[in-house]
Amino acid sequence: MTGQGAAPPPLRAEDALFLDFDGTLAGLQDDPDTVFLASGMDTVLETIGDQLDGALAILSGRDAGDLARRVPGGLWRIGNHGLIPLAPEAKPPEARAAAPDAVRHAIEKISAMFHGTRVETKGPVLALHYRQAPDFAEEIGVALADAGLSAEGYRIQHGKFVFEAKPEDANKGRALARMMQDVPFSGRRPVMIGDDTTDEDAFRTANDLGGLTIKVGAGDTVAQYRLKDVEAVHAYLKELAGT
Ligand SMILES: O=P(O)(O)OC[C@H]1O[C@H](O[C@H]2O[C@H](CO)[C@@H](O)[C@H](O)[C@H]2O)[C@H](O)[C@@H](O)[C@@H]1O
Repeated sequence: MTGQGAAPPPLRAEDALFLDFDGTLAGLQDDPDTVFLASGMDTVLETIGDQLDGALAILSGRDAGDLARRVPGGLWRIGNHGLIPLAPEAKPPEARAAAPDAVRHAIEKISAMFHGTRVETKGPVLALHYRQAPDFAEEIGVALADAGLSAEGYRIQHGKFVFEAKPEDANKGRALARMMQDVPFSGRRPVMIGDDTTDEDAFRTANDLGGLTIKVGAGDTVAQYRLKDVEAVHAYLKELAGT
């Protein structure tokens, strides 16, 4: 049975697997710099990648260079909510587009209004983190909605203790659709595992493509199946890898 709480079935050899990083492969922490894969998970991911003939990608909101420091270089790594795909062994670009000045100034001004928040710059994507100032969530959301960023082609996406200002194309659903058009992903069934709002975009696309979608943790979702937490994701992947 598919449904909001059902455990996912095992993958098939002809699947294409897309994995979110924070909150899915690694637990959330106060400081994003301290988050790494648990011991042994790099081998698990590489093994599954081989089983799927390379059709495994880490699909993350992190900057591609940041992501590349945290997951095996032999895998596909797609950073910046899908804007920057890195093929196996590819190096992150040294330069990438920046957000328009108007967007940057607006986000920095709003962050300065709320003590404890900070801005993370990821090329054209800007994240306003408020994990250290959770009581301001609603006010920050209102300030961002009033900032007129849509005039710059930007939209705000609310994630876990973070508001992300993203151009239209920074979207995991679009990224998944693009990846599914080329080898080694094309012709396979997409499988997406993720925990946050940005992953819901990828769930929608994977569902539309006849894929399998797995939400990690509690909360509303369009995903068909659910795993309880990061540990359950690890157990699921280890079983697939046979380790
Ligand atoms: O798409 P993901 O791989 O899940 O990345 C989403 C965001 O992850 C990071 O922020 C989140 O994780 C942090 C570390 O656990 C946590 O402190 C923060 O509150 C979370 O929002 C990362 O910093 C962002 O750039 C990513 O977009």
